[in-house]
Amino acid sequence: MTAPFGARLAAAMDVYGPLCVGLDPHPGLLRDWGLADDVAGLRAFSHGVLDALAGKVAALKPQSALYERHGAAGVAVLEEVVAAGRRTGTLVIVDAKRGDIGSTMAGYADAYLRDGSPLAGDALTVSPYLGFGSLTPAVEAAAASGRGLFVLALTSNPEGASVQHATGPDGTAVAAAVAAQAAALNAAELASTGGTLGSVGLVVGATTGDAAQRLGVDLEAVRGPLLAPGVGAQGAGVPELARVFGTARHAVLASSSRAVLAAGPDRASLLAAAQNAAREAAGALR
Ligand SMILES: O=C(O)c1cc(=O)[nH]c(=O)n1[C@@H]1O[C@H](COP(=O)(O)O)[C@@H](O)[C@H]1O
Repeated sequence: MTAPFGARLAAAMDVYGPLCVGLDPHPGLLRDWGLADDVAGLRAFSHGVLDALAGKVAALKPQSALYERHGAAGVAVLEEVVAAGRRTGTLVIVDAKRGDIGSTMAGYADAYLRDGSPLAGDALTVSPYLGFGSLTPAVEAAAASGRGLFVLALTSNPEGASVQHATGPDGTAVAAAVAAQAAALNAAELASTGGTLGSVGLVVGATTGDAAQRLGVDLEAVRGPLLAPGVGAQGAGVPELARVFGTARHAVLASSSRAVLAAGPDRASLLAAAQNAAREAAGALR
Protein backbone atom coordinates (compact mmCIF):
# COMPACT_ATOMS: atom_id res chain seq x y z
CA MET A 1 0.00 0.00 0.00
CA THR A 2 1.19 3.54 -0.67
CA ALA A 3 2.34 5.66 2.28
CA PRO A 4 -0.48 7.52 4.07
CA PHE A 5 -1.36 10.97 2.74
CA GLY A 6 0.00 12.80 5.81
CA ALA A 7 3.43 11.24 5.38
CA ARG A 8 3.46 11.96 1.62
CA LEU A 9 2.41 15.58 2.18
CA ALA A 10 5.04 16.11 4.89
CA ALA A 11 7.72 14.85 2.49
CA ALA A 12 6.44 17.07 -0.35
CA MET A 13 6.37 20.16 1.90
CA ASP A 14 9.97 19.48 2.95
CA VAL A 15 11.07 19.46 -0.69
CA TYR A 16 8.89 22.17 -2.27
CA GLY A 17 7.80 24.35 0.65
CA PRO A 18 4.44 24.56 2.42
CA LEU A 19 2.37 25.86 -0.50
CA CYS A 20 -0.64 24.50 -2.32
CA VAL A 21 -1.66 26.28 -5.52
CA GLY A 22 -5.40 26.34 -6.18
CA LEU A 23 -6.74 25.82 -9.68
CA ASP A 24 -9.71 28.18 -9.66
CA PRO A 25 -10.69 28.79 -13.29
CA HIS A 26 -13.21 31.58 -12.72
CA PRO A 27 -14.71 33.12 -15.90
CA GLY A 28 -12.73 36.32 -15.26
CA LEU A 29 -9.48 34.43 -14.84
CA LEU A 30 -10.01 32.53 -18.10
CA ARG A 31 -10.62 35.90 -19.77
CA ASP A 32 -7.43 37.35 -18.25
CA TRP A 33 -5.53 34.36 -19.64
CA GLY A 34 -6.98 35.10 -23.12
CA LEU A 35 -9.19 32.01 -22.97
CA ALA A 36 -12.87 31.47 -23.68
CA ASP A 37 -15.17 30.54 -20.80
CA ASP A 38 -15.83 27.11 -22.25
CA VAL A 39 -14.46 23.57 -21.99
CA ALA A 40 -11.59 24.26 -24.40
CA GLY A 41 -10.60 27.28 -22.29
CA LEU A 42 -10.89 25.25 -19.11
CA ARG A 43 -8.65 22.51 -20.55
CA ALA A 44 -6.05 25.03 -21.83
CA PHE A 45 -5.96 26.73 -18.42
CA SER A 46 -5.64 23.44 -16.53
CA HIS A 47 -2.86 22.07 -18.71
CA GLY A 48 -1.10 25.44 -18.60
CA VAL A 49 -0.99 25.28 -14.81
CA LEU A 50 0.05 21.62 -14.88
CA ASP A 51 2.84 22.29 -17.40
CA ALA A 52 4.18 25.11 -15.25
CA LEU A 53 3.75 23.65 -11.77
CA ALA A 54 3.35 19.87 -11.72
CA GLY A 55 6.43 18.37 -10.09
CA LYS A 56 7.42 21.80 -8.73
CA VAL A 57 5.02 22.52 -5.87
CA ALA A 58 3.87 20.42 -2.92
CA ALA A 59 0.23 20.26 -3.97
CA LEU A 60 -2.38 21.47 -6.42
CA LYS A 61 -6.00 22.04 -5.42
CA PRO A 62 -8.53 22.09 -8.26
CA GLN A 63 -11.80 23.76 -7.28
CA SER A 64 -14.46 21.27 -8.39
CA ALA A 65 -17.26 23.87 -8.68
CA LEU A 66 -15.43 25.70 -11.45
CA TYR A 67 -15.09 22.43 -13.41
CA GLU A 68 -18.66 21.28 -12.68
CA ARG A 69 -20.09 24.51 -14.11
CA HIS A 70 -19.02 23.26 -17.55
CA GLY A 71 -21.04 20.04 -17.13
CA ALA A 72 -19.80 16.53 -17.79
CA ALA A 73 -17.07 17.75 -20.16
CA GLY A 74 -15.78 20.05 -17.41
CA VAL A 75 -15.69 17.17 -14.92
CA ALA A 76 -13.69 15.21 -17.52
CA VAL A 77 -11.09 18.01 -17.42
CA LEU A 78 -10.99 17.70 -13.62
CA GLU A 79 -10.29 14.00 -14.15
CA GLU A 80 -7.38 14.98 -16.43
CA VAL A 81 -5.96 17.14 -13.62
CA VAL A 82 -6.25 14.22 -11.19
CA ALA A 83 -4.55 11.89 -13.70
CA ALA A 84 -1.73 14.38 -14.28
CA GLY A 85 -1.12 14.56 -10.52
CA ARG A 86 -0.85 10.79 -10.43
CA ARG A 87 1.60 10.82 -13.38
CA THR A 88 3.83 13.58 -12.05
CA GLY A 89 3.70 12.70 -8.35
CA THR A 90 2.29 16.12 -7.42
CA LEU A 91 -0.34 15.75 -4.71
CA VAL A 92 -3.85 16.71 -5.82
CA ILE A 93 -6.37 17.92 -3.24
CA VAL A 94 -9.80 17.85 -4.86
CA ASP A 95 -11.68 20.81 -3.39
CA ALA A 96 -15.29 19.66 -3.56
CA LYS A 97 -16.27 20.30 0.10
CA ARG A 98 -18.47 17.23 0.16
CA GLY A 99 -20.74 16.45 3.09
CA ASP A 100 -23.91 14.36 3.34
CA ILE A 101 -25.61 11.78 5.51
CA GLY A 102 -23.64 8.59 6.04
CA SER A 103 -25.10 6.39 3.31
CA THR A 104 -24.81 9.13 0.68
CA MET A 105 -21.39 10.10 1.95
CA ALA A 106 -20.40 6.56 1.05
CA GLY A 107 -21.13 7.47 -2.59
CA TYR A 108 -18.88 10.53 -2.38
CA ALA A 109 -16.19 8.43 -0.70
CA ASP A 110 -16.39 5.98 -3.58
CA ALA A 111 -16.08 8.79 -6.12
CA TYR A 112 -13.23 10.74 -4.52
CA LEU A 113 -11.31 8.34 -2.28
CA ARG A 114 -11.29 4.91 -3.92
CA ASP A 115 -8.42 3.49 -5.94
CA GLY A 116 -9.43 3.31 -9.58
CA SER A 117 -11.97 6.15 -9.46
CA PRO A 118 -11.10 8.82 -12.06
CA LEU A 119 -11.96 11.61 -9.59
CA ALA A 120 -9.84 10.25 -6.74
CA GLY A 121 -6.90 12.57 -6.12
CA ASP A 122 -4.76 12.35 -3.01
CA ALA A 123 -7.14 14.17 -0.67
CA LEU A 124 -10.62 15.68 -0.57
CA THR A 125 -12.09 18.67 1.26
CA VAL A 126 -15.14 17.67 3.31
CA SER A 127 -17.75 19.48 5.40
CA PRO A 128 -18.51 18.15 8.90
CA TYR A 129 -21.60 20.30 9.32
CA LEU A 130 -24.01 17.39 9.00
CA GLY A 131 -22.21 16.01 12.05
CA PHE A 132 -18.61 14.80 12.11
CA GLY A 133 -19.84 11.21 12.37
CA SER A 134 -21.55 11.53 8.97
CA LEU A 135 -18.05 11.65 7.47
CA THR A 136 -17.23 8.11 8.66
CA PRO A 137 -17.46 6.51 5.18
CA ALA A 138 -14.98 9.09 3.89
CA VAL A 139 -12.70 8.61 6.89
CA GLU A 140 -12.70 4.85 6.33
CA ALA A 141 -12.20 5.05 2.55
CA ALA A 142 -9.34 7.55 2.94
CA ALA A 143 -7.60 5.38 5.54
CA ALA A 144 -8.03 2.25 3.42
CA SER A 145 -6.51 3.83 0.30
CA GLY A 146 -3.79 6.05 1.83
CA ARG A 147 -5.68 9.23 0.97
CA GLY A 148 -6.36 12.30 3.07
CA LEU A 149 -9.20 14.56 4.13
CA PHE A 150 -9.33 18.26 4.87
CA VAL A 151 -12.24 18.90 7.22
CA LEU A 152 -13.66 22.42 7.28
CA ALA A 153 -13.05 23.84 10.76
CA LEU A 154 -12.60 27.63 10.65
CA THR A 155 -13.23 28.74 7.09
CA SER A 156 -11.92 31.94 5.58
CA ASN A 157 -15.33 33.43 4.75
CA PRO A 158 -16.93 35.75 7.34
CA GLU A 159 -20.26 33.84 7.23
CA GLY A 160 -18.58 30.71 8.62
CA ALA A 161 -18.43 32.18 12.13
CA SER A 162 -22.21 31.88 12.69
CA VAL A 163 -21.87 28.09 12.68
CA GLN A 164 -18.23 27.41 13.51
CA HIS A 165 -17.93 29.79 16.49
CA ALA A 166 -21.20 28.61 18.07
CA THR A 167 -20.94 26.54 21.22
CA GLY A 168 -22.60 23.22 21.86
CA PRO A 169 -24.47 22.20 25.03
CA ASP A 170 -21.20 21.41 26.84
CA GLY A 171 -19.79 24.86 26.09
CA THR A 172 -17.31 23.61 23.47
CA ALA A 173 -17.12 25.65 20.29
CA VAL A 174 -18.19 23.72 17.17
CA ALA A 175 -14.81 24.29 15.51
CA ALA A 176 -13.01 23.03 18.63
CA ALA A 177 -15.12 19.85 18.60
CA VAL A 178 -14.29 19.31 14.91
CA ALA A 179 -10.58 19.73 15.66
CA ALA A 180 -10.77 17.30 18.59
CA GLN A 181 -12.37 14.63 16.41
CA ALA A 182 -9.72 15.05 13.73
CA ALA A 183 -7.08 14.82 16.48
CA ALA A 184 -8.49 11.50 17.69
CA LEU A 185 -8.35 10.02 14.17
CA ASN A 186 -4.78 11.19 13.65
CA ALA A 187 -3.68 9.89 17.04
CA ALA A 188 -4.96 6.43 16.06
CA GLU A 189 -3.23 6.58 12.64
CA LEU A 190 0.08 7.81 14.03
CA ALA A 191 0.05 5.24 16.84
CA SER A 192 0.01 2.50 14.21
CA THR A 193 2.35 4.07 11.62
CA GLY A 194 4.79 5.89 13.90
CA GLY A 195 4.58 8.89 11.55
CA THR A 196 4.52 12.55 12.54
CA LEU A 197 1.73 14.03 10.42
CA GLY A 198 -1.66 12.34 10.21
CA SER A 199 -3.92 12.18 7.16
CA VAL A 200 -6.97 13.99 8.56
CA GLY A 201 -6.31 17.67 8.04
CA LEU A 202 -8.32 20.73 8.90
CA VAL A 203 -9.16 23.81 6.87
CA VAL A 204 -8.36 26.92 8.89
CA GLY A 205 -8.47 30.13 6.90
CA ALA A 206 -5.48 32.44 7.00
CA THR A 207 -8.01 35.23 7.52
CA THR A 208 -9.36 33.90 10.83
CA GLY A 209 -7.16 36.00 13.11
CA ASP A 210 -7.16 34.85 16.72
CA ALA A 211 -10.37 32.80 16.41
CA ALA A 212 -8.63 29.47 17.07
CA GLN A 213 -7.13 30.69 20.35
CA ARG A 214 -10.32 32.44 21.46
CA LEU A 215 -12.49 29.40 20.76
CA GLY A 216 -10.13 26.84 22.28
CA VAL A 217 -9.38 25.12 18.96
CA ASP A 218 -6.27 23.11 19.81
CA LEU A 219 -4.49 23.16 16.43
CA GLU A 220 -1.29 21.67 17.80
CA ALA A 221 -3.15 18.61 19.12
CA VAL A 222 -4.58 17.86 15.66
CA ARG A 223 -1.26 16.45 14.37
CA GLY A 224 -2.60 16.64 10.83
CA PRO A 225 -2.04 19.15 8.02
CA LEU A 226 -3.69 22.56 8.37
CA LEU A 227 -4.80 23.88 4.99
CA ALA A 228 -4.78 27.67 5.12
CA PRO A 229 -6.68 29.28 2.24
CA GLY A 230 -7.07 33.01 2.10
CA VAL A 231 -3.45 33.86 1.38
CA GLY A 232 -3.19 36.59 -1.23
CA ALA A 233 -6.51 37.48 -2.86
CA GLN A 234 -8.55 37.31 0.39
CA GLY A 235 -6.23 39.72 2.11
CA ALA A 236 -4.12 37.51 4.38
CA GLY A 237 -0.37 37.86 4.03
CA VAL A 238 2.52 35.93 5.43
CA PRO A 239 2.48 37.68 8.87
CA GLU A 240 -1.11 36.47 9.39
CA LEU A 241 -0.05 32.84 9.00
CA ALA A 242 2.26 32.91 12.00
CA ARG A 243 -0.37 34.79 14.03
CA VAL A 244 -3.25 32.43 13.20
CA PHE A 245 -1.32 29.19 13.70
CA GLY A 246 1.17 30.00 16.46
CA THR A 247 3.01 26.88 17.59
CA ALA A 248 1.07 24.69 15.12
CA ARG A 249 2.54 26.52 12.15
CA HIS A 250 4.93 23.69 11.18
CA ALA A 251 1.82 21.73 10.01
CA VAL A 252 0.40 24.49 7.80
CA LEU A 253 -0.05 24.12 4.05
CA ALA A 254 -0.72 27.66 2.83
CA SER A 255 -3.11 27.78 -0.09
CA SER A 256 -3.23 30.46 -2.74
CA SER A 257 -5.22 30.50 -5.96
CA ARG A 258 -5.92 33.88 -7.57
CA ALA A 259 -2.76 35.59 -6.31
CA VAL A 260 -0.55 32.99 -8.01
CA LEU A 261 -2.72 32.41 -11.09
CA ALA A 262 -2.68 36.16 -11.85
CA ALA A 263 0.94 35.65 -12.99
CA GLY A 264 -0.18 33.36 -15.84
CA PRO A 265 -0.58 32.29 -18.54
CA ASP A 266 3.16 32.64 -19.10
CA ARG A 267 4.58 29.40 -17.66
CA ALA A 268 7.83 30.88 -16.35
CA SER A 269 6.01 33.75 -14.60
CA LEU A 270 3.54 31.32 -13.07
CA LEU A 271 6.33 29.14 -11.75
CA ALA A 272 8.20 32.17 -10.39
CA ALA A 273 5.04 33.38 -8.59
CA ALA A 274 4.42 29.95 -7.06
CA GLN A 275 8.03 29.52 -5.97
CA ASN A 276 8.07 33.00 -4.49
CA ALA A 277 4.83 32.30 -2.56
CA ALA A 278 6.28 28.97 -1.35
CA ARG A 279 9.46 30.70 -0.15
CA GLU A 280 7.47 33.36 1.70
CA ALA A 281 5.25 30.75 3.33
CA ALA A 282 8.27 28.69 4.36
CA GLY A 283 9.86 31.80 5.89
CA ALA A 284 6.77 32.53 7.95
CA LEU A 285 6.01 28.98 9.01
CA ARG A 286 9.32 27.30 9.68
O1 LIG B 1 -11.30 24.56 1.20
C1 LIG B 1 -10.81 25.57 0.66
O2 LIG B 1 -9.85 25.49 -0.07
C2 LIG B 1 -11.33 26.89 1.04
C3 LIG B 1 -11.76 27.00 2.35
C4 LIG B 1 -11.98 28.27 2.89
O3 LIG B 1 -12.23 28.42 4.08
N1 LIG B 1 -11.87 29.36 2.07
C5 LIG B 1 -11.52 29.24 0.75
O4 LIG B 1 -11.40 30.29 0.08
N2 LIG B 1 -11.31 28.02 0.20
C6 LIG B 1 -11.05 27.87 -1.24
O5 LIG B 1 -9.87 28.54 -1.63
C7 LIG B 1 -10.02 29.10 -2.95
C8 LIG B 1 -9.87 30.62 -2.93
O6 LIG B 1 -8.55 30.92 -3.06
P1 LIG B 1 -8.00 32.42 -3.37
O7 LIG B 1 -8.27 32.70 -4.80
O8 LIG B 1 -6.55 32.27 -3.04
O9 LIG B 1 -8.73 33.33 -2.45
C9 LIG B 1 -11.41 28.72 -3.41
O10 LIG B 1 -11.34 27.52 -4.17
C10 LIG B 1 -12.15 28.48 -2.12
O11 LIG B 1 -13.22 27.59 -2.26
